[in-house]
Amino acid sequence: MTGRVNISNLCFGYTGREKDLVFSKISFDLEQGEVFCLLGPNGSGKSTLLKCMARLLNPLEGSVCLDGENLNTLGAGKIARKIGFVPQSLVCVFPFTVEDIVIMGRASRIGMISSPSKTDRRKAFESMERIGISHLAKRPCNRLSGGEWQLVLIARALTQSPGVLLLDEPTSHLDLGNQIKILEVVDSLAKEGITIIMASHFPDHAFLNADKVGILKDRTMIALGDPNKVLSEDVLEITYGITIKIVTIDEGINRKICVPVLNQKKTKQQVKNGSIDGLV
Ligand SMILES: Nc1ncnc2c1ncn2[C@@H]1O[C@H](COP(=O)(O)OP(=O)(O)OP(=O)(O)O)[C@@H](O)[C@H]1O
Repeated sequence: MTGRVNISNLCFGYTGREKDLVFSKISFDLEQGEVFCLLGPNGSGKSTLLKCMARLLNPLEGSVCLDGENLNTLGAGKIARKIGFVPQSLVCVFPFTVEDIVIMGRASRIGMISSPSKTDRRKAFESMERIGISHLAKRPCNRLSGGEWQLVLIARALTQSPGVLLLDEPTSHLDLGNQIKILEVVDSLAKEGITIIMASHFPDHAFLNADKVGILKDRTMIALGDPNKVLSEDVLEITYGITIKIVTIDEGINRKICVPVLNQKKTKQQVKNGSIDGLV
């Protein structure tokens, strides 16, 4: 398994009607171990695109290929062994323990009538350690905070040992320390060769650790490529409809950060005037 991803002309709508398409003609390629940051305003289709990539939704057109294999040709078990998916939210009404939930990440590798093996339990324990939640192992999952639950879902996906990991806003419920911890885990997983696709509301995340960024808006990928080349102040303004300054922090950090500016909205005409670098 190499974790190579090829998305070609992907098109999806919940009703199947042309006028209701969430997106169409989405194409991009990722090499093994690349981190792709998916940005876009609320409702632009980021979660929907991730669900199409995980085959939880069937694209109307186009293909998702992993390591050259079209997901259409693979069964659910094989897809689950290749792709880990951490959804934005998931409700669990039954009080499984955290340990049980994390071991469920091994489901595609455990036989229908078998119990988890020593390896399955060790993998689950290692994931909990890595995410820093082993102290929650015996806690019922319906008695967790939103952030703790998010960490459990990430640990569950790691236990799967996937080649590709899809993360839908993985830091949305986390305190600053845990946000950075998860971004560091993303970084180290990518270095181990896992390909990561991460939806986010923070363009800073693209500067922090993404090899590629894509901006989904108006049913299409309006920008795609190296964050340092693609993410300009104009592109961010078109994306979010507000003024955002990009500032470079030196002092040993040497990284760009995004600073929203209050009450400085440009008119649409001002934005339209002149061509904008970075837009597809
Ligand atoms: N199950 C569904 N049935 C019908 N429409 C849906 C469904 N889920 C989402 N949508 C619609 O599809 C569009 C894209 O939603 P999606 O959740 O993918 O956006 P998003 O970019 O992830 O949004 P956010 O940033 O707010 O999480 C929205 O218009 C949404 O209302």
